[in-house]
This record gives sequence, structure tokens and C-alpha cells, in this order.
Amino acid sequence: MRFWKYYAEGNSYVVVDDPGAAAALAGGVNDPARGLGGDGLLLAQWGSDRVGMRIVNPDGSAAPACGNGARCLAALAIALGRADPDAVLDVVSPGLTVRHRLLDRATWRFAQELTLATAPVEGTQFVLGTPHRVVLGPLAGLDPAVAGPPQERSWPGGTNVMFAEVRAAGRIAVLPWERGVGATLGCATGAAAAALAVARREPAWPARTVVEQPGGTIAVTWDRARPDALTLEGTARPIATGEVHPW
Ligand SMILES: N[C@H](CCC[C@H](N)C(=O)O)C(=O)O
Repeated sequence: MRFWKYYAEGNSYVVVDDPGAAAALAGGVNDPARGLGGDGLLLAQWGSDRVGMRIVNPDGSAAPACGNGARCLAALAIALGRADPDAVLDVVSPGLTVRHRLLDRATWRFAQELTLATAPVEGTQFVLGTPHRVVLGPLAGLDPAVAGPPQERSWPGGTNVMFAEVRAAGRIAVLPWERGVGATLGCATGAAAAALAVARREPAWPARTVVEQPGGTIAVTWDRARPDALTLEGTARPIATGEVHPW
């Protein structure tokens, strides 16, 4: 079964485009010893002006949205000649549609536009296609593997948890704990949730927030005049392609 593996600001994903392969690989392919590692499996369904995306977490659960994964599929679609690098490309997952514009071909930097369906559900609990809880406070000494699970369970069906600290005006740091995955080096919809949480709390916060995560930096733009629109900027790069054999 043909696979691709891609990296995007702290998440790596195994990608397949054959639904049968996806079913055979789900829940096992991300095992670091018996499989290919990574933070999930993405099934791409190529369309003429869009790419469908299904996401399976390493524990076998389905995720409704994935910002870093969407960028990986946009980059792969262009690399395979299935999408026009000069046109916009929608990556459509069950919970979220993300519109991509390639900003720089040399670095595979994209702008991603998404529309927020909901305001915060309560306090700093957001749903950006998938649920995110933002926990603001100092990150020094914080271990997401310890602090994450109780927060994850505090939401029906579980929530992703973003531990976030303000570093300067327009700059925050985030340590993610992902539902169905564990501690990761980055999370794009989580970065957006964290930026929103801080910007909503501080009226003088600038429109553009640089979100530093261990695996890379995502820029999030949120204009108070258009509160339902968000733009993210980040990259995607190939790691490997080849044949993978399900167990
Ligand atoms: N890392 C992804 C989100 C994955 C969410 C998944 N872990 C879930 O169960 O909701 C991102 O870049 O947006």
C-alpha cells in the first residue's frame, strides 16, 4: 500500500489515498515499533478543486478536523499534480473546511483560512472543527503527560488541551496534549484556539499572534472586525513515501 509521510509544525502524519488501505492501517500504522510512527493517519480523497480528508488518531479514534494535516494534504496534492499551486484549494474534513493558498513554493508555506462555526463554548473551551481547551499559565515545569489527561476527560468525548503562556504582545508559547494521541510537538487548530483565547481576553492584543510550539511556529491572524474568520500560516514538508504493510 502506497503511503506518504508528511511533517507540519510539530505533527507528522501518514497519508494514504486508498480507503481500503486506510481501513487496514487505522489504529496500528502510527505505532513507532510496528508501524511508521506519527500523530495520525490521513485518508485523502482527491477532487477537482478540493481534497477530502479523514483523520484517524493513533488510538484508532476518528478526529473531525486537523489543521496541520490539512496543510500536509494541500502540499501533497500540489506535489502530485492534483492541485494547481496558483489556485485556492479546500481541504474538507467532517468538522472543518480549510482554504489553502500557497504563499511560497520554496518553503511550502501556506495561508489557511477557516470560518469559526462557534464562539467559545464556555470560558476557554473552543470547537475549531474539533474541541480544544486552552489552559493559560506558566509552562516552566509543566508536563502535558501529567496535566493533560484530567483536562482531556473534562469534556464529553474528550478534548484536545493546549497549555499556553503569553511571552510578549502578539507572541505566545503552547504545549499541546492531543486527544487520541498524547503530547505532541504542535497542533494547528490548537494554536489557533490558544491565540483566540488570549486575544479575546486582552482587548489591546494585536491581530497577528505568533504561536511558538516545540515543533515549529504557526502565525494566527484574527481580526476583531471579522470575529468568525481565522487565518493560519505554516508549512508542510515530505518525510518519506513508499509501501507500508498492515499487520
Ligand atoms: N493536530 C491537529 C488536530 C488533531 C486533533 C485530534 N487529536 C482530535 O482528536 O481532535 C491540528 O493540527 O489541528
